[in-house]
Amino acid sequence: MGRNSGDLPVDRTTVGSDGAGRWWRRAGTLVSTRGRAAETVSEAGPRLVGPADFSPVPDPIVTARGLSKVYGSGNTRVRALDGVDVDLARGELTAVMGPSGSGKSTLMHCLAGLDSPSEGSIVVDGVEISRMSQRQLTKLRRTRIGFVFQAYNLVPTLTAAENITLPMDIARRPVDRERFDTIVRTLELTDRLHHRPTELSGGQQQRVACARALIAAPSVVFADEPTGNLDSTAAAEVLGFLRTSVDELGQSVVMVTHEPTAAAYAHRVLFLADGRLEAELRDPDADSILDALRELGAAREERRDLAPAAARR
Ligand SMILES: Nc1ncnc2c1ncn2[C@@H]1O[C@H](COP(=O)(O)OP(=O)(O)OP(=O)(O)O)[C@@H](O)[C@H]1O
Repeated sequence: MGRNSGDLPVDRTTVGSDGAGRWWRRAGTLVSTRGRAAETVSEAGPRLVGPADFSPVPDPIVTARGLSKVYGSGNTRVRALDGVDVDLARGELTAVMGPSGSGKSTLMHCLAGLDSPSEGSIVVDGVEISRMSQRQLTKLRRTRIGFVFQAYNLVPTLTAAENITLPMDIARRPVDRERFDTIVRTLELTDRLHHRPTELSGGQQQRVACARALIAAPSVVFADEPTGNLDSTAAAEVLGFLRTSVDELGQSVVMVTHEPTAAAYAHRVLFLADGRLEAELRDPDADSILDALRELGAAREERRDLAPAAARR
């Protein structure tokens, strides 16, 4: 905290930088300082900060360093991730947001061992995974990682109970009955356990998928647009459960979402753009996330407008 000329407390919040100037949030409005002295006033509520000011994560469950992912070659070459450095906290719900094509799914797939990075390192719960063989990655995904996908991905011929215990059955591990009962009770699935997926609503199917992701007590659960197919009531139930799994079961969850109302369930929101981390927002609410999306979008527009001028110089 600094002081401005009016001696008000100053809360300077970096939201972006293009080398020509920095952007600051001022009473909810983004102000480009362009090398001028920053004019800032105090501000309450969640703070949007750039990567240089990310709050420290003392006990990360997932760490990525210098993470890049390039798809294709020649004319079809796409750099989906471009040098991402990030620590994701243990025992937190982290949301990842960003425009379409910004690299959210690629980041999640690399962190979850579903895809291999072109460069960089990834450590999940103390284990370096970026150079693992496919066989090792398969084992890692079975034992340490839970997944929730937008399309539920339940096995249609199995009952809800059988879908939930599937990861344990595949790994030939015994089901912890107490954990099973706790998860099923919390997700209000007790009277649906003998139904097949087609006999369940979308919300119930996604709650079964959440139970399946959590049954093996994985190090981390990755959820890719988990509420993308749900109405707002069913979405709130699933999101409430993901947050409860963190707060009450000590789970660590990483969720990609486009929805500010969904991201508001998170402890921390990370914003990606063009394969790079742009900013974070801690303890957000839906309004602060909407503000952040607007401000980051405006900053990107401004950067784009500046780019040709910079090239002419
Ligand atoms: N398998 C692939 N082959 C080639 N390019 C890919 C592949 N997967 C992703 N891409 C490209 O990488 C970039 C990032 O894609 P990604 O799916 O990670 O973005 P996203 O932020 O998840 O987008 P959305 O919100 O639309 O799902 C995009 O330009 C995309 O076209």
